[in-house]
Amino acid sequence: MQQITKSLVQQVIRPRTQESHKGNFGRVLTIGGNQNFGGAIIMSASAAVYSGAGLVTCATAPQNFVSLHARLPEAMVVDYQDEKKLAELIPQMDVIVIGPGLGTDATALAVLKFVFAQVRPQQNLIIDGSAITLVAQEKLALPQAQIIFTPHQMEWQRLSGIPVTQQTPTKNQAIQQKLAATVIVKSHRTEIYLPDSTIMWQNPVGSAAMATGGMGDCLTGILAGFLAQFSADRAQTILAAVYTHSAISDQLAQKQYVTLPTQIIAALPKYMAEMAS
Ligand SMILES: NC(=O)C1=CN([C@@H]2O[C@H](COP(=O)(O)OP(=O)(O)OC[C@H]3O[C@@H](n4cnc5c(N)ncnc54)[C@H](OP(=O)(O)O)[C@@H]3O)[C@@H](O)[C@H]2O)[C@@H](O)CC1
Ligand SMILES: Nc1ncnc2c1ncn2[C@@H]1O[C@H](COP(=O)(O)OP(=O)(O)O)[C@@H](O)[C@H]1O
Ligand SMILES: [Mg+2]
Repeated sequence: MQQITKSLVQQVIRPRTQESHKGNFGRVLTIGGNQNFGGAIIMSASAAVYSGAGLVTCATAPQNFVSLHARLPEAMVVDYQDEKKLAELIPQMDVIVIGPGLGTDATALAVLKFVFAQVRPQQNLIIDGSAITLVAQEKLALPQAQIIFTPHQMEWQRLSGIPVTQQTPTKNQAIQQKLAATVIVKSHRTEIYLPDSTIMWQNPVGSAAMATGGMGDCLTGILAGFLAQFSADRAQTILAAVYTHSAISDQLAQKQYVTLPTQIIAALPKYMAEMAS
């Protein structure tokens, strides 16, 4: 298993050309956040904005509109049940995140199925949280897209059928290859399985200071922001996002017992400037 390195991150996060504008840094759509889990999609959208995505739109339950606007005025917002608007928006996107706080009820399933029907083959589709659980439960066929699954170990058990205690790299990779997608199995030492590569990667950074609700939601936004804007090799960009999430926590954990997702989000611009210099 190969370890992700800081120098790989430094190759991905490059200084911006001075003539650039927001259109050069990609469009992201984050979809999720039911009436109980609004925080999850707010953190995902925030991480996309703070990691530098050019334009971020959040499709969520209307109950979250006010809090989302108050916390993150940079993001645009749309009702995730408004199929007409979603059908207009989806084709414009470079990266779509679906799942943080989506829930697993009938509304969630309808939103997920609609997005699967609309997504285009060249688009990045990050499938997280409840959306992974729904794909597994409902045995949904995957759409043609550049899919990245971000399961924690129990979500991976649901999707792969491999019990948490038996999730070895060899078994994980066999299922990942059947899925023909990127799979990021999150744990204390997160593992990344990439399509078109037999090399398995491990994230060497991060700690138990990250063991707090919303931490995976935050990762989805960093992945989206990185994929939206960086021109490095796609696999390297994904690995750099995973490393960055945990490396920021490690910096904060020098002085903090726990590192909150919102604190990692706030620290993204400074960490990225350090990497780009
Ligand atoms: N602020 C918000 O709005 C937040 C909203 N959120 C949203 O909630 C939705 C549900 O997501 P979820 O992860 O909370 O629940 P679920 O899928 O049932 O998994 C938990 C089960 O798995 C088990 N488990 C085993 N290994 C594990 C591991 N390595 N890491 C983690 N769990 C592990 C674990 O075991 P136990 O804790 O019992 O030991 C438990 O039995 C999802 O959409 C998410 O985005 C959250 O992000 C929180 C903040
Ligand atoms: N002990 C730990 N050491 C390192 N990283 C951790 C640890 N606990 C959690 N994490 C990281 O925090 C994130 C948790 O993701 P997830 O369980 O999906 O959270 P949530 O759904 O609450 O947002 C993952 O990126 C995981 O690697
Ligand atoms: Mg999660």
